[in-house]
Amino acid sequence: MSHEHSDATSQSPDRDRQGALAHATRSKAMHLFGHLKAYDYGEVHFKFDKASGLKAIIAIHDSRLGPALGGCRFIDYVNDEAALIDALRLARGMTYKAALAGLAHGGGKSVIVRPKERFDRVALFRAFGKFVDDLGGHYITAEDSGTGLEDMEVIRTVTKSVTGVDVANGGSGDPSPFTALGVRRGIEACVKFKLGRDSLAGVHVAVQGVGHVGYHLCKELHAVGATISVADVDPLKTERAQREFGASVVPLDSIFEVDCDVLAPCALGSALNDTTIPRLRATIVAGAANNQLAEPRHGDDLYARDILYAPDYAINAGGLVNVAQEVLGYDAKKAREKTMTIYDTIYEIADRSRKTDAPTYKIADMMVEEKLALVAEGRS
Ligand SMILES: NC(=O)c1ccc[n+]([C@@H]2O[C@H](COP(=O)([O-])OP(=O)(O)OC[C@H]3O[C@@H](n4cnc5c(N)ncnc54)[C@H](O)[C@@H]3O)[C@@H](O)[C@H]2O)c1
Repeated sequence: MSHEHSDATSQSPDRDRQGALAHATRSKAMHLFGHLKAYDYGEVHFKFDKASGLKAIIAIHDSRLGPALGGCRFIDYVNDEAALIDALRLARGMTYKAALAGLAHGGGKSVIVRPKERFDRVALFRAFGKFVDDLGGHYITAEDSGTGLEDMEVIRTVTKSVTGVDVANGGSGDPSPFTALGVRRGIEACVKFKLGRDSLAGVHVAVQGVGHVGYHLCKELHAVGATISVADVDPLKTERAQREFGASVVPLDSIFEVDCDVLAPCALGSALNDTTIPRLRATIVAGAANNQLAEPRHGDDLYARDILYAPDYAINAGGLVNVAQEVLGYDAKKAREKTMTIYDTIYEIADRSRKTDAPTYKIADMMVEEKLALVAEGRS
């Protein structure tokens, strides 16, 4: 009896511990799959490599159109959950961007949690490359925040499933000129649709942010005779745009109030929000920045004000088109031709928006969902 009792008492706390652990594990698992459900997944792969300290996540949102393509982020995350959510969110965006650009790719994204302790960058990226390779071509990686050409070159030593490698090794180089070309084509489509004009000559475009893409966009616009205003936190960049393209420089916050035809946000996300939208004088918003709408409802606000908004992931896909060409065997001419078709995509979005009386950001999503549904039915 005493033995039974002792058994019972020794088991009881153990059972409690296991129960608590099971509960915690269960609730974690619920949480994990809750995130996957919220983002419509898909599959997620995790890797911990003890030797290099690699902690990486590869999120594959959708691969119905082809292997998932998307960059690898290498940044600090407050915790693992934040890293997972970032990967899920970004990979989902890649599905939409690739599908709308007509690419035979699904959406993927990877994140490497930046180690807190000292680490060997080459060993870390080699381990990551092996992780990518283990997926057998199901996911193709590329540069993103915190990663660069050298990292892609390391990854290339262990897998073929990588893009953004050195031009000397068949890489596609800087994506920014292609992104800018696509934005220029998108602006042309908007100007044709909204203003009935076939050319950008004399059309006034206010460019917020003249970094990599903004600079090349100004170059494109200048070449076709547009009038340009620019704002950037870096005066050297605005001075360069002024010098090379005759751009007028305006104070940072005034860019939203420029009396122009087109506002082209090419800086950070959330440029279109409750504060900026009421101040807009442009009738078109078409730029390169990702996540331009602070919230989806801001797309409704623009629509209600009769401002034609070119959905960000539709107009800024030129860089992705260029990288996707690298997967096939890099050919700049083909990448350029494909990027030029962004005109048709943006025009179709504007047209359907008018015909169905729905904001453009919803039309773009709808067009992607239609494409994916066709593949699901085996009709594409
Ligand atoms: N590089 C690409 O090919 C590519 C592709 C798709 C989307 N995008 C998106 O386009 C945007 C620009 O990309 P990038 O590669 O040119 O980045 P970048 O960092 O080279 O340029 C951004 C520029 O914006 C400026 N800036 C920052 N805050 C500003 C503010 N408040 N007002 C005015 N200017 C400000 C910066 O000084 C910088 O010059 C980003 O949102 C990026 O995610 C880029």
